[in-house]
Amino acid sequence: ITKEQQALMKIITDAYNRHQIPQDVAKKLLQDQYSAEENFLLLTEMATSQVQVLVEFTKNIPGFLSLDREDQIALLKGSAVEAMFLRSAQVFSRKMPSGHTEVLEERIRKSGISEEFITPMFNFYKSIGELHMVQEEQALLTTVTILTPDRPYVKDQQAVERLQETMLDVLRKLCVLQHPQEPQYFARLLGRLTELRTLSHYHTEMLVSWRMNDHKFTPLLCEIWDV
Ligand SMILES: Nc1ccc(C(=O)O[C@H]2C[C@H]3CC[C@@H]2C3)cc1
Repeated sequence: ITKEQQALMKIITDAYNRHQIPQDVAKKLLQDQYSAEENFLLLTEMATSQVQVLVEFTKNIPGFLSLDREDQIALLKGSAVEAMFLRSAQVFSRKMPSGHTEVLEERIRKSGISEEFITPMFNFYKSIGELHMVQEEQALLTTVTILTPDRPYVKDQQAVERLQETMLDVLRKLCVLQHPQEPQYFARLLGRLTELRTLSHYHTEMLVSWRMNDHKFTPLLCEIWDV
């Protein structure tokens, strides 16, 4: 890993750690009661704050703000679900004080999300947890997801591809350093991104079914997911 790659990794990891979910949202998970409506409202608040955190984090990705403005929006809208699931998987599998995880799992299960979506979601959380990613890998994997060139409406895909390749190069080297006994670790990480794309299809159905039952979203969620 070169000096500039180390600098790049530090910027991204610091930004990733700086923009965390506000503690008050995490605290509420334990307090409020357990009705399906209450759980849904909590998830709405959680998803909204995760999108806010995503936007702030993305602005700190070196080179992102020099992309075409409309492409920046297209990348954010195109990656929001995947970035959110990556972050909630990481929060879920590690950051949560013990006991919180069970409460959060219970609330998610009792919030009007259909069972067919719950299973793949928790399988994904488990598969991320099993990777035992270090925080630099988490931050870089999220960055690679955001910088996916073939999102809808991206005009200058080359520019995004160049940025993504830079990040992939750092991530690949980091994986070799962090997991010397597992040469295929980098490939496993990228395999998770494929699993993420499947989840985001389920997520769209989840949003539609919530909307059909007249559940309220926040303006930010409506805007980022065109609902
Ligand atoms: N009004 C909404 C409430 C929650 C979501 C959402 O994506 O929730 C995410 C947070 C975690 C639980 C379900 C997913 C992962 C979207 C719209």
